Amino acid sequence: MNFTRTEIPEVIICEPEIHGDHRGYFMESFRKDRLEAFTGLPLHFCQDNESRSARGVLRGLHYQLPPYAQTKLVRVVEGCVWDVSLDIRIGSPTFGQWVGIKLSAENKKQLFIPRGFAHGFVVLSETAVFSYKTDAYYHPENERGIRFDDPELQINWKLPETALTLSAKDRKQPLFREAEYFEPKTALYE
Ligand SMILES: Cc1cn([C@H]2C[C@H](O)[C@@H](COP(=O)(O)OP(=O)(O)O[C@H]3O[C@H](C)C(=O)[C@H](O)[C@H]3O)O2)c(=O)[nH]c1=O
Repeated sequence: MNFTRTEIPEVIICEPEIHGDHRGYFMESFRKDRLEAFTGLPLHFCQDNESRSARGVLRGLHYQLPPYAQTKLVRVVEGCVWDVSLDIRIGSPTFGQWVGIKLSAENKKQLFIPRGFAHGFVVLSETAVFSYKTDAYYHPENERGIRFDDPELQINWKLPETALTLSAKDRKQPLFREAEYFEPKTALYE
């Protein structure tokens, strides 16, 4: 597994080693020990999620507030998405900054997104199956969101607005300035 820090250093690209042969390929898609060694964080993923979406579907930006803040390890097992993480940790040198990356079944790249980030993706292929781990269970009462098209954030979603499909909930998320952020230390790992 190869790890590469993005422009927001706590958001990390994870690239598994692919073992190809005449039958196809094998890869270790997750290794707790190696991810903990690289991040220096104790990881306790407890929930796996999967969603399937058509081209233009945009899910996000979402996060859960402490004590149910979620670390996410995300990947695409079918198709291709543009994945965006937004830093909402008060005091972070990259507070309010976002990082985007193309994740696909072809490039097999995964993204490690720690607590303190809002997350979303848009589907670029005909369909995409998005699969990810979280280290806190779903608590809808602690779920929050930020508007995908907040002009202050200038997030590039790669597709024209007219091509996007969102849930009613995501169409009316609060603007970045109205959102609830992560206080220092609340995104820490015990
Ligand atoms: C997140 C979640 C949802 N649900 C139920 C609630 C709804 O009945 C249905 C769809 O939920 P939602 O519209 O919130 O799903 P997404 O828009 O894909 O939400 C995800 O979108 C972005 C990409 C994220 O990073 C989050 O993990 C997550 O918020 O699944 C559950 O039962 N468990 C869950 O953990």
